[in-house]
Amino acid sequence: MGYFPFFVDIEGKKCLIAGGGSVSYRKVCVLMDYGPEMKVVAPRMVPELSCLEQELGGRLILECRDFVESDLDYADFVVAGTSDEALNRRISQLCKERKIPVNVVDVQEECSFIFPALIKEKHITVGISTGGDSPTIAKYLKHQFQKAIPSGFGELAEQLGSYRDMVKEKVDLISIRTEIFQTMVEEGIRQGGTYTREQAKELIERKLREHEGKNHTHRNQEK
Ligand SMILES: C[C@@]1(CC(=O)O)C2=NC(=C\c3[nH]c(c(CCC(=O)O)c3CC(=O)O)Cc3[nH]c(c(CC(=O)O)c3CCC(=O)O)/C=C3\N/C(=C\2)[C@@H](CCC(=O)O)[C@]3(C)CC(=O)O)/[C@H]1CCC(=O)O
Ligand SMILES: NC(=O)c1ccc[n+]([C@@H]2O[C@H](COP(=O)([O-])OP(=O)(O)OC[C@H]3O[C@@H](n4cnc5c(N)ncnc54)[C@H](O)[C@@H]3O)[C@@H](O)[C@H]2O)c1
Repeated sequence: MGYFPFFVDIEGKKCLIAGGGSVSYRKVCVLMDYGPEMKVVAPRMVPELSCLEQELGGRLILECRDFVESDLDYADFVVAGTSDEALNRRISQLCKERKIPVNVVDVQEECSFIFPALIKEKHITVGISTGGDSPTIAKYLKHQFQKAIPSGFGELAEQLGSYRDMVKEKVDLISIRTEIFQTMVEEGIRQGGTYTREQAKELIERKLREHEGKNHTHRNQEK
């Protein structure tokens, strides 16, 4: 049936990661760009995790010990990536009982959420899943789609995002707003991924004038 891609805000949410090997390190690397607080619990950690702990300050905590059930009290969501399969299964069961979202790395039937292959350009995120059929296809498609996203697109999206309130404030009609946003994107792409606030202001004025002009003609024709 496939998996539905809810896009979830995990900034400031608490992620517990059981296991501190290369697989857990990979998960920490993809998650860290989305701002959660992470705690890794494992008797042995790969050195890369210790480096990241320094880099991320309090956002990544490493605890060198075995997983204990009370670790789940901390967690908004969990990644189980230990080398102990039975433990991973138990963590999955405990999470499901407590309704905590859980990913058991590479064991689909024990996951309540799975990881997609990810493209991230600032706030633009593309997540690709094959519903578990072929992670290799997900990875392949990621490389294809990466080529299709013009560089600087994340920057352009961020700029346009910062004009949204201004457009909503000045323009009441949704149909004109849509036209404005559409034009901003087209011109932003033409200008190589940038659109200034000045240009946005001019565009708003122009579109409002055009609309006013149309209404005027329309009213005259009715007379
Ligand atoms: C996308 C990605 C994200 C990530 O891991 O962050 C991801 N797997 C990736 C790579 C990858 N994983 C595996 C291979 C070896 C080739 C192969 O087996 O096909 C490769 C390819 C490689 O490494 O080149 C092995 C594997 N994976 C799973 C199983 C279990 C099974 O098949 O039952 C087995 C067999 C284990 C065994 O043999 O026992 C299961 C899952 N892997 C998922 C995600 C979820 C489904 C995603 C989807 O819907 O497509 C799911 C269900 C659960 C989860 O882990 O979340 C990441 C690409 C990252 C990137 O490059 O962007
Ligand atoms: N590395 C891969 O590419 C890969 C591919 C497919 C599947 N896997 C599977 O994913 C899992 C993790 O892989 P890895 O390469 O990170 O393994 P790893 O052996 O490097 O790391 C395993 C981690 O689990 C921790 N651990 C063991 N018992 C624990 C416990 N009781 N509580 C907390 N932590 C505990 C270890 O201290 C270690 O940090 C393994 O089950 C592996 O078979 C790995």
